[in-house]
Amino acid sequence: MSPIDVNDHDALIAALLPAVREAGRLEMSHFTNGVKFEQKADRSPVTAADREAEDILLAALASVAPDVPVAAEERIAAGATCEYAKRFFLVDALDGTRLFIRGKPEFSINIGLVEDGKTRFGLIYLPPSERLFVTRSDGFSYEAKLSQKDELPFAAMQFKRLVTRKPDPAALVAFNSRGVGSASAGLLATLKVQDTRPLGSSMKFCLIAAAEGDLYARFGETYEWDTAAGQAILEGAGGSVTKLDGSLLTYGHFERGYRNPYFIAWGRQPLWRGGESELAAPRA
Ligand SMILES: Nc1ncnc2c1ncn2[C@@H]1O[C@H](COP(=O)(O)O)[C@@H](OP(=O)(O)O)[C@H]1O
Ligand SMILES: [Mg+2]
Repeated sequence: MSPIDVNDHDALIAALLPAVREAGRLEMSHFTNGVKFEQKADRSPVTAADREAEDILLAALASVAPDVPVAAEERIAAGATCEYAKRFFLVDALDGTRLFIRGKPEFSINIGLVEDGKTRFGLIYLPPSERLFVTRSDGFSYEAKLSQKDELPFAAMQFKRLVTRKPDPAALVAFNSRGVGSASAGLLATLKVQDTRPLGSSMKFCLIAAAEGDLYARFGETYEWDTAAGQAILEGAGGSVTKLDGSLLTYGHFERGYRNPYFIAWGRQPLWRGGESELAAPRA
C-alpha cells in the first residue's frame, strides 16, 4: 500500500478498510470462542484480541501514513513513550474490553486523528453489528455497513449521512457507561433526563451522532483513544464534546498519559456548564 494524504478522509478510510475488517473478524472469533484476560499495570484487563487487533491496525497505519506517529492503547500500556506530536493517530483496537470479556456485544474499534490538539478524523467500527461510523472528506459524518464476509471496496459502499437530533428538554435520553465514572446523578437530575441507557464503548458517541440519544456524560477515567474518534464523528454530525466548564475536549496531553478530564458529549450545543460542586445538590 502506498502512503496517502491523511487529510483526505475518504482515501484514508478506503486504505484502512481491509485492516478494520480483519481486526473486526478477529475480535468476533475471540468473542464467540471465549476470551482469557490478564491485568495491566492500571489493573484494567487486556486480552489477546486487544493486542492482535492493535497489531493489525498499526501495520496498516504504518503503511498508509508512515510519517504520522500513533498513540495506541496497548503499546502505551507496554511502555511505549509518549511524546508531543503536532499530528498523530489515536488507536483503541478494542474499546470496551471489560464487556467483551463478559460476553456483551458492545465493543468497538476506534481510530482517531488529532492535529493541534483537535480531533480531525474518526473511524469507529462495531464488529458485532458490522456498523461503521466515519468522518468523510466533505467534513460530515456517515454510517455504513461493513460486512466481515464480503470484500466490498469503499467506492461500492452505501453511506448514510448522520445528523444529530434537536434535544427535547422534556424527554432527554442519556447514554451512560456500564463501568466506573458514569454521569453523576446530580447532572441527570439537573437536566431532568427522562431516560438513561447503559452502553459500552464509543458506541455511545455513535448513537448520539445517529440521532438515537442526546448526551453522554463521563465523570471517570478515560483516555484520549476512547474519545477522539467518537468526538470527531459526533462533531461531523452536529454535536459537541465539552469539559465541564463548557470548553472543547482537547487532545495530545501526553504529559498526563493521555488521560481525559471529565467530559460531556452532546447531540447539539452544551445544555449545561459549571463545576462538579454545582452538581452535588441538584437544583429544584
Ligand atoms: N474501571 C473501569 N471500568 C471500565 N472502563 C474503565 C475503567 N477505568 C477506565 N475505563 C476506561 O473506559 C473505557 C471503557 O468505556 P465504557 O465503560 O464506556 O465502555 C475503557 O476502555 P478500554 O476498554 O479500551 O480499556 C477504559 O479506558
Ligand atoms: Mg482498548
